[in-house]
Amino acid sequence: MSSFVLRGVSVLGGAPTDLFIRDGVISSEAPDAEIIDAAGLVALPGLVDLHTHLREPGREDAETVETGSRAAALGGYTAVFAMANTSPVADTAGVVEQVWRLGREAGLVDVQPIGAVTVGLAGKQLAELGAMATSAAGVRIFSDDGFCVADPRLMRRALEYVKAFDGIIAQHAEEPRLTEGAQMHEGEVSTRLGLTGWPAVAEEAIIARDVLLAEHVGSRLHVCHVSTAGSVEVLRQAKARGVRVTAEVTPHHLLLTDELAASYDPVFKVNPPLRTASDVHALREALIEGVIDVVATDHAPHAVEDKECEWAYARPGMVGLETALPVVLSVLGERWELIADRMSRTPAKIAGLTGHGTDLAVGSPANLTLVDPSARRVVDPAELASRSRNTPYAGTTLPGRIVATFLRGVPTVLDGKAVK
Ligand SMILES: NC(=O)N[C@@H](CC(=O)O)C(=O)O
Repeated sequence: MSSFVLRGVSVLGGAPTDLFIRDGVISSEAPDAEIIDAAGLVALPGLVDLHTHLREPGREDAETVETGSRAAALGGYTAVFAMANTSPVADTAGVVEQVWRLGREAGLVDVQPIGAVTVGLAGKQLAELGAMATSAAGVRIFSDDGFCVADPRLMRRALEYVKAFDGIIAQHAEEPRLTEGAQMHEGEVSTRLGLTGWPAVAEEAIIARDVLLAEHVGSRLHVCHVSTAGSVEVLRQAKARGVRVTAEVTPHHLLLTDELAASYDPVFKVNPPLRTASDVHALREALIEGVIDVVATDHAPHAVEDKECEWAYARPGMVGLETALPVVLSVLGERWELIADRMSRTPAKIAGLTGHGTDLAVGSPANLTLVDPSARRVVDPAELASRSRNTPYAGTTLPGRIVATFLRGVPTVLDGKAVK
């Protein structure tokens, strides 16, 4: 196995130093190491994404475990959690093991499958949570993402069930009766455009219900893609009471607003929808404060025919793995400790994922990424490694370039290019 020395690197924004990688771990020395000139580059623990759609099995035309893993590595990630809304749905030990094995074969990031909460994401009957937990994939997080577990009794049962193995239910918070026919955020812009609205309260009502359920049964709830200022307030109160709840926000909800829907370009159609500038402001503050624990991409690749059509017929979702860190840098600035915490340390901790999100001390597994904060990049969809092109940032200049990524000491990205 090769050794590397990252010469003159700044670890988490600290003074320039040499970082040695040997036998897959951070080391105090590495004789005969390959030298990487890392002057001006910042080393972060490899990013960990709690919310990625890899589309395999079923929609390999939009993404595969391998292409999504490559996009992740290029974005600075060393671990991603793959959502269960595949076809077939990841609701059995067989499917989660398949995804897990495909991830190992690709060998670019650690792919951790998320299991479905209900059979077929249909919201009627609990899936085989225990069998997925004890499978080779060792599933800890369960989600019907794309759909809300709307039935409160089923949600309660799921929360109770996963307590046995310290599992987590990750909820897509959307009261379905309040979002029937919804096309975008319900507000001034939807009224102007004449599009059916997705009201903020549809998210907030489910989060409020679920924090009470989680508190009642003493279990762990994680809230996917929080998008409104009101949700932040519900979470703030729940956390103050000691409820075991964590939450994520996507890069796009930290940057973009519902005004973009006025273009009628379906690239801006996403679930939950882009909200108002005051929601964006509240989400940023909540992330800095820690009321929202982590940034998760909700990388949602879609084939051309599902996106390049009329707004009403387009699928919701945006690709995000390759632009997440640049977007977060543009929002937070070079607050490296905060970025490492919200994009690596805390997601790894929530998921109980060892070896990721470390402080890069001697002896830690060498899961890390090198960023050039001075570089600027104009996003070109044609250059994305993802099999899909539905980025909302085409033509936008974003700060920061991911120069290299290492997975257990093996480079997956060098000179900004995927190694394999
Ligand atoms: N986030 C999205 O807009 N889309 C997700 C599922 C979903 O949450 O609707 C997808 O799988 O495409």
